[in-house]
Formats: sequence, C-alpha cells, structure tokens
Amino acid sequence: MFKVLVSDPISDLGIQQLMDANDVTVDKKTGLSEDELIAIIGDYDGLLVRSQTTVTEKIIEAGSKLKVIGRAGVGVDNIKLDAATQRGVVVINAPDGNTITTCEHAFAMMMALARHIPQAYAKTIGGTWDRKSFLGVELRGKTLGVLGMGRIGSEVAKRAKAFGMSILAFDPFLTADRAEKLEVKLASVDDIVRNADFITVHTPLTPETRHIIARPQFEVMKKGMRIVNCARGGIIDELALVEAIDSGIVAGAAFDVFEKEPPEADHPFLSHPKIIVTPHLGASTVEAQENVAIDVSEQVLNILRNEPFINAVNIPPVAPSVMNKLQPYFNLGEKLGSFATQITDAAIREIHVEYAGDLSDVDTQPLTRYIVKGVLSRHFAGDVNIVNSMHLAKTRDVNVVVTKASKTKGFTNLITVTLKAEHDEERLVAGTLLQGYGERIVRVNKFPVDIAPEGHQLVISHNDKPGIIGLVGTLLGENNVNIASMQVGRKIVGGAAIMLLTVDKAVPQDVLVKLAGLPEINTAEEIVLL
Ligand SMILES: NC(=O)C1=CN([C@@H]2O[C@H](COP(=O)(O)OP(=O)(O)OC[C@H]3O[C@@H](n4cnc5c(N)ncnc54)[C@H](O)[C@@H]3O)[C@@H](O)[C@H]2O)C=CC1
Ligand SMILES: O=C(O)CCC(=O)C(=O)O
Repeated sequence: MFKVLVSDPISDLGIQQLMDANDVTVDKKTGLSEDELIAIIGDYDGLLVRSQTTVTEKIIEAGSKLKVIGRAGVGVDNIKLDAATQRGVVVINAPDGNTITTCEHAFAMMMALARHIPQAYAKTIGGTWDRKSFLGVELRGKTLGVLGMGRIGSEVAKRAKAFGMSILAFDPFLTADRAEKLEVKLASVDDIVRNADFITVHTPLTPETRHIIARPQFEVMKKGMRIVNCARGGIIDELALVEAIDSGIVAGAAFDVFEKEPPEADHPFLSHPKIIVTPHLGASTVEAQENVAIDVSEQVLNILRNEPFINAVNIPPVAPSVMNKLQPYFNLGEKLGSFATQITDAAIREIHVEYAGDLSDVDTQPLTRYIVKGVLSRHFAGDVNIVNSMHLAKTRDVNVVVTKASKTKGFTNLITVTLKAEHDEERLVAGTLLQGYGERIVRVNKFPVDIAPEGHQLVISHNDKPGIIGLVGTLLGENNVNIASMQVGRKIVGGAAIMLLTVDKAVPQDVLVKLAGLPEINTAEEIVLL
C-alpha cells in the first residue's frame, strides 16, 4: 500500500482519484513546519504540495521512501529540485491546469488598474462618494505589450484582441508564423517598452528575465503607461517601478507576485495609491485548483505504480543499458545546446543534431533530449527536463532533426548542434568527448576551436588583424576580468576570425559594449555554461 501526504490545501475533488485508489492511502496534514514534515515524511511514498510548503533538501533527505513529489501548479520554485534528483525522487507539476485562470487574473488586474476599482471600492465603503478622483482609461485602441508568449501570455493576447487592443509581443521562441496565427506583432523588448500603453509579463524568472524591466526601460516608456505582473516577482524591478510612478512616467501598476513573498509590511507597494496588489492569487480558482490537482494526482498514481508519466520536471526515464553508454555525453550535449542558443539571436525554428563516430550506431534519443533541454532551458518557466524537452520544442514549433554521419573529422565521437532561426540565421557548435581530456567544444560556426564547455566564455568575432588580441586583453585587464584561457580560430589569414576566452567571472554589460566597440571587432557576447 502506498502512502501519500497532502501538505497544502488542495481541492478534494482533484485528489479524489488518489483517495479512491485501493493501493493508496492519503493523509491530509496542512500547515506543518519543516521539522514536523521531517518527522513524518519517512512514512510516505508521495508528497503533494501547492505553493505554501517549501520542500527543502532536509525534507527530501528524510523522505527515505519518497518516490514522487507532485506540485499542483506550474512553478516548482518551492521544491529543491537538485536534492530530489539526487535522491531519485521524481518531481512532477501540472503546467496546463491553471493557464486560463491565471490569464483571467492578469486581465482582471489590468482592468482594475485601468478603472481604479480597488481604490474606488475602498473609498466608497469608507463612506466617501468620490466620483472625481477615479477617471480611468479604456483598453480599446490601446497597445498591449506582452513579454512571454507561452501558455498564459498567448491567452492574454487573445483576450486583449477581443477588447480591441493591438498587441506587441516578445518571446525568444515566437516565430513570425506563430505571431501571425495569434494576430500579434512581433516586437523587441525595446519596441514594447517604448510603445506600449500597457505591459504584462508572462515569463518565468530566469537570469535573462530578472529585472527585464528596470530603470533604463522605465526611462524610455510612454508617459502614462500601466504595468501588470502576474508571473513571478523580480521580473520587474520593484523599486525602479515605484520611482517611475512617482516621477509620473508610469500611471499605475498591478502586481500579484513579489520579489519576496509575502512582502514585508513596509514594502512600498502596500501603501502606494497607484499600485494594486493581490497575494499571489493568479491560480486561485475552483476550476484551476481542481484541474491541477486532477492532473497531478493522475501522474502521482502512474509514478507510484511504475506506469508511464508526463510532466516530470527532473527525472530522465532512461533504460540502464542505454544510460551507461550515453551518460558520459549528457553534460556535453546539454552544454552544446546551451552554447548554441546563447549565440543565436532570432527565434529558433530547427534544432539539428548530427552524431558521428562512436555515437552513430547508438540509440541517441536520450542524449538528444539533453541537447534540446540545453537549447530551451534558458527560455522556459524553469521546468525543462529531458522528459518534457521534446514536447516543449513541439509546442513552440521548433523542429528537432537528428542525423547520423560516418565522417568524424578525426574525432572518435562528434556531436554537432546547428540552430536554424528566423531571418536565415544559422549557428553551429560541435563538441567531442576526448579520452583523457574530457569534454571539448571543437567548432563554433565555421571556426575550429578547442575549449572546455564550462564557466563564463567570451565569444568575440573580429577581423584577423595584428594587435586585436592585445586590445582585448588590455581592456579586460583594465576592468579586472581575468582570462583563464584563450583560443583564436580563423579560416584564412586576414579574414573573419573568432576569439573564445574563458574568464573567471561574469563580464559586466558595459565591458561587453566596450569590447564590441574596439577596432576590427564585430561582436562580443558572453556565454554562461554553469
Ligand atoms: N500568479 C500565479 O499564481 C501564477 C503564475 N504563473 C507564472 O506565470 C509564468 C508563465 O507561465 P506559463 O505561461 O505557464 O509558462 P510557459 O513556459 O508556457 O511560458 C513562458 C514563456 O516565457 C518565454 N520567455 C522565456 N524567457 C523570456 C524572455 N527573456 N523574454 C520573453 N519571453 C521569455 C518562454 O519562451 C515561454 O514561451 C511563469 O512564471 C509561471 O510560474 C503561472 C501560474 C500561476
Ligand atoms: O499554487 C498557487 O496558487 C501558485 C500558482 C503558481 O504560481 C504557479 O503555478 O506557478
């Protein structure tokens, strides 16, 4: 008999199938402290949470029988994924069940913002009949900027169309075809920031999206614009937003999420007359809570019974024999995918993977999943894994093509990842596992190179002229960036060339700009492979 603990308030209807299963007993114990959970978790095979329970490493360690942790919702930020993976505990989520509900909340917030509903309500029930202070604006005819056109962002855009808004949308995976289908205009973050009357964000919180809207963006915004965040705290810089409202740039903001939840009592949003807030209620409807609980219960049952499952956030279902052969390549594959995506600017249409040498006669499917994970991870809601990476690529119209080649260009094994993107952009990275040397990147675009795929890399494209390396070294030295290793690749003397530098720490944005401004240098990008 399996035992499942439900440690957050989760819809009874949603977990009915778990409670009805004759091989499962369900205990509902909510509001437990970490210590209380640690004391009892050893009895359970499964744990079901929403967002209140923080599933720490200690809880996972104490869960000696634990096989699965189910998150009734999308974000798994409250679950220590590494610890679960290390202990072989499958973490699953329910990414689809609260999409519409969260979209509707974002829309409700946008409308409440446009018409000052919370402020007017408070005044009216306080006994003041004030019809002058709350002059609103219509949505009709306004431009809505949507950052993040995944499940929720796409639904918000559909509803905004029905309200007569025109939509500017940015998402690294939004292709021209999909934008056309969704009737939105593809735009850059800068276009959106400069032209939108309303902005709503629907991305995960990642290193790229953290403070994607901050002081420099507020400075160029349309005066009187309004901004909504029902995704994750931290995507919009909270303090810069308050400044932008106080200086008259932004007319108001509506937030469901905070950089720290719950926020401190003196958080500036909580007393600002132009900011409306809700306590992370995006997913809080009867329907969504039932949907996510049903989805997650079904998956928990499958995992406990050793049946196929989807939406696993962390665990690769790979047969041990295949695993043994491929495992040494998993990290290299993921890093190649990540490197390739970081040197690609336009929306990716195709991920082409070529396996050669030792890899040409193996079932490389699991490895391809790692490569696709590497390509997608920087752009999705934190939950890309080798179980769902192929599915996620498909949902974003990204074609994954795998070929095998007999030629290895002198290597015993070679993985070549080519990303084909909009506007005919094509980027290529190849890597190999060298006996005795480990993982190496051996080609970037048309240039042969030889670097370990790790840490902070600088990719500088330049013209092969004397003195360029010295200029780069001097500039980095002056800015206290230490170079650990350097590689220069070129096809012909005096032609286009590439410089790859491994540096000891992140390179500040202003240093990248200065690098790109040096003579004979075309571009300078930082690649992070941590
Ligand atoms: N307030 C709440 O209660 C809820 C909040 N959420 C949050 O809403 C967000 C969106 O959720 P979904 O739509 O389900 O996720 P999703 O994974 O379907 O969509 C996220 C989209 O963001 C895009 N993206 C990634 N980096 C980007 C960047 N730098 N700029 C622009 N777009 C970028 C991705 O390509 C992807 O299409 C997540 O952060 C999720 O955790 C989800 C449900 C409830
Ligand atoms: O369970 C909740 O209410 C939080 C939902 C959420 O933020 C998510 O699903 O990512």
